Amino acid sequence: MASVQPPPALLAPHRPSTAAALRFPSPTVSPRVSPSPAARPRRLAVAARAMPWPHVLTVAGSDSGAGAGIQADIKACAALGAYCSSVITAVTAQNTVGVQGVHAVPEEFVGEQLRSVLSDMSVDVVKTGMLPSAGIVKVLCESLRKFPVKALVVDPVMVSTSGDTLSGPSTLTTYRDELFPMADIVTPNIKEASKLLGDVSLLTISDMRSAAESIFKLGPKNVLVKGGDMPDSTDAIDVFFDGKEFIELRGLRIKTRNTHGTGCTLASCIAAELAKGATMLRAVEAAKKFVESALYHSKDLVIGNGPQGPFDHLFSLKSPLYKMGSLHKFNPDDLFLYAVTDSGMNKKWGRSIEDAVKAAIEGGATIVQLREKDTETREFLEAAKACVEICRSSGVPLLINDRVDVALASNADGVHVGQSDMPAWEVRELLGPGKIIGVSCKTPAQAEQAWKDGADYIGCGGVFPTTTKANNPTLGFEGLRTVCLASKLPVVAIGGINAGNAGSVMELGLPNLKGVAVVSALFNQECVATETRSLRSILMNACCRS
Ligand SMILES: Cc1ncc(COP(=O)(O)OP(=O)(O)O)c(N)n1
Ligand SMILES: Cc1ncsc1CCOP(=O)(O)O
Ligand SMILES: [Mg+2]
Repeated sequence: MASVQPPPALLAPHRPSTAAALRFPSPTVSPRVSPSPAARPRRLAVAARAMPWPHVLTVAGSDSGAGAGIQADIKACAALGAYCSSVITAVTAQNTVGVQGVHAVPEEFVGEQLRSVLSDMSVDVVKTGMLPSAGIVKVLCESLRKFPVKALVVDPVMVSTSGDTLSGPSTLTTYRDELFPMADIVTPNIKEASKLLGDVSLLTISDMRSAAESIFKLGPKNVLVKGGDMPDSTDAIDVFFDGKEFIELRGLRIKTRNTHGTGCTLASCIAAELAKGATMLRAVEAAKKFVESALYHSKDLVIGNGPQGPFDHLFSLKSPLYKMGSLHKFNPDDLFLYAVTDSGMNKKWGRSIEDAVKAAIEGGATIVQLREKDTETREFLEAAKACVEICRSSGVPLLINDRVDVALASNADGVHVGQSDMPAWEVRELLGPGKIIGVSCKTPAQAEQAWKDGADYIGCGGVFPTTTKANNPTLGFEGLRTVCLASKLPVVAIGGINAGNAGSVMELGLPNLKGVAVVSALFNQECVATETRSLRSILMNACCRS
């Protein structure tokens, strides 16, 4: 398979509905009543411009319960803005209790479906699920040799989550010998990885690494061993291996019975992201985040009476807590220059919150927090909504201080809370996994709790004395060092930091310390953009030195 290159046309924000409209314009709009000439329906003016639609072909089995298989694949691709065609390899009778029956589709007819789609429809990525016989695996390999695609994602479905066998030993050999060498990524769970390697036992992360390495030797370009079934683990940890580096991808373990179809969905999301132009690691990260969010938003849904229910792939259509536009993985490097607003200071200098935020971004702030202690709720919300627009158009995350309600209503990227605010785990419950949560911590115990509660970063201070926050003990460099050394989360230093001392903070070179958060050094000044720019260059110089 060729390596996946982002097609330039797809690097722009992808709007599937617009793409669909351009490819399949409706010729005329039929009026219900005879309109006046001015209102007469016009032929839609459609630019004669080919608009590619990222295309995934899933080659998998049908799940009558629609939680997994072809049905999950189509929903996952649709949710991520990719078109999904489907070649059905088997029809299963299945529900939330288990698999009651399997009918494999004859090999020749699988071949015919493959020919129909691949010869005509410009498929970008092929994703495989249940391949019930060695013959079907061979037919697929032949078709892929004849009609090459940009990437092949192989989810080696062998046993359903309910424990039912979905493909036999001869299929296993053909997988290993013929399909894996063609794959860009193979995504076994622990049971499948164990089966592929002759029933070895996989009990630890180190076992998962060894398994990833052994599967890599069978020929795929990348391997993802999924640890969702790993006993006694609080996180959902997957191991990614690209032949050079092992990367542990950690996610929240969502407590829910609705996990049927997570494997199919993850692989389909990887395929959709690759079809949209993502690199492999980025595709895997985005896919993992999507599954985590979907499980979170579906955790209380009830369909069926069995032990494993389906989840809602299209949760973003109905959840007010989650909008796809704000789904991004938190990048700890964003903490580099954290601008925290103060309504009193901005009023004093005669500027609005919006103008203050624009100026901080212009000067190079990498993340913004609205800390509006004296602003009325209505005014705060309006400002927050405007700042969300400003920040999103610049790719700078926007957090709200203390007010989870304002963050939800404005669809901000997250919330920062302190030790006397709402506990971080409650904030996580309300915001879901896609949002950023910061917690103020002065001790290692508080830092440990913030990590357990599902926070993304901690703010540690006051490092120096400050008049911006009353009754706030000063920790000094030693206090900051103690917290940074203990923290499992990235840290941003705060309190009395300005152009005169910011360099000395970064030059400490403390582990986990990612940047500084400042209020008065930016906002209690005449020109916010200038102050931000000069603080940024001081930080950059200090980082080069340390
Ligand atoms: C980045 C960052 N760190 C610490 C704080 C302080 O939060 P908190 O302790 O809740 O105090 P208030 O800001 O609410 O007065 C922060 N806001 N940001
Ligand atoms: C909010 C906060 N939390 C700890 S110190 C502080 C105030 C920081 O303000 P300044 O940057 O003006 O010292
Ligand atoms: Mg607070």
